[in-house]
Amino acid sequence: MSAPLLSTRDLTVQFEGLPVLQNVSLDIARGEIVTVVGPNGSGKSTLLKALLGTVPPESGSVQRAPAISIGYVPQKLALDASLPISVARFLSLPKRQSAARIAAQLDRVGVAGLQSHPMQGLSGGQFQRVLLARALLMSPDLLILDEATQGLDQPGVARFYRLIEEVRRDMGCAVLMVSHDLHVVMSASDRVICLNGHVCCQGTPHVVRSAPEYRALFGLGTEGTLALYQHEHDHAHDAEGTHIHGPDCAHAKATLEHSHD
Ligand SMILES: Nc1ncnc2c1ncn2[C@@H]1O[C@H](COP(=O)(O)OP(=O)(O)OP(=O)(O)O)[C@@H](O)[C@H]1O
Repeated sequence: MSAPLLSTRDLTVQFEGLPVLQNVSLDIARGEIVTVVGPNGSGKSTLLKALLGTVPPESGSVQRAPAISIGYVPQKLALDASLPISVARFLSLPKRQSAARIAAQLDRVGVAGLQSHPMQGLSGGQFQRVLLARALLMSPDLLILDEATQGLDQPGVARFYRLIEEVRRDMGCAVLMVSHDLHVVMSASDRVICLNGHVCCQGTPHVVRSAPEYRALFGLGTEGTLALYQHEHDHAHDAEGTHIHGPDCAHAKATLEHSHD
């Protein structure tokens, strides 16, 4: 097997003396799609920042493949409303890009022809696709997406997931995406990692094909892009969310599982 693109070993990150990530070990292989799920405040964005090298670990390590190119789509990006900037200019920062490359990536992400549009005038969905185009201009080995489907309705999520699948197929990049939706994930995920300060559990998503109750839950038109992730914890958490090893996993499962009725 080839060396992973990116790995962490016993990664621990603290803010003001409080641990946010504890002993997180994971590997991302070339071409793999990994979804990290976790409740709000569970350390998902912090994990991504540690992987990108913008947050230093307290202990443990992050290893990146030599010369790895990472494309990052942030959760939020605040642009100064008083300084209008066109889509083409935005995509040429910080590195100048040719008009042909910009046109090709805008076309790929489904917003062809927006070059001269002001960034401040884009809809939420268009803005997010332009952020994706910017990440793809890096020709990434690894595409990192932080809550990229936030604010989209379910058909919008399904369309976005289909786009990510196409990007992976065409560019061959690995994809790491984080989501605070604990249960509904991209069905093309090779692996789902559940994070709550530490790695709670990991596994493959359960692709739901025919059960009518799941179809009702996912709605029509998602074309199999969404799947459920079944949590299989081997430990519980106390009221503060602290990790307790032991046989009593029922509580953790109960708090993480939805009922589908
Ligand atoms: N720069 C910082 N300084 C101090 N505390 C921070 C900092 N960044 C994050 N935290 C804290 O670390 C914890 C984890 O935050 P993080 O943003 O990584 O969680 P998350 O899982 O991405 O949450 P969400 O789903 O709400 O985006 C939170 O309690 C947050 O307040």
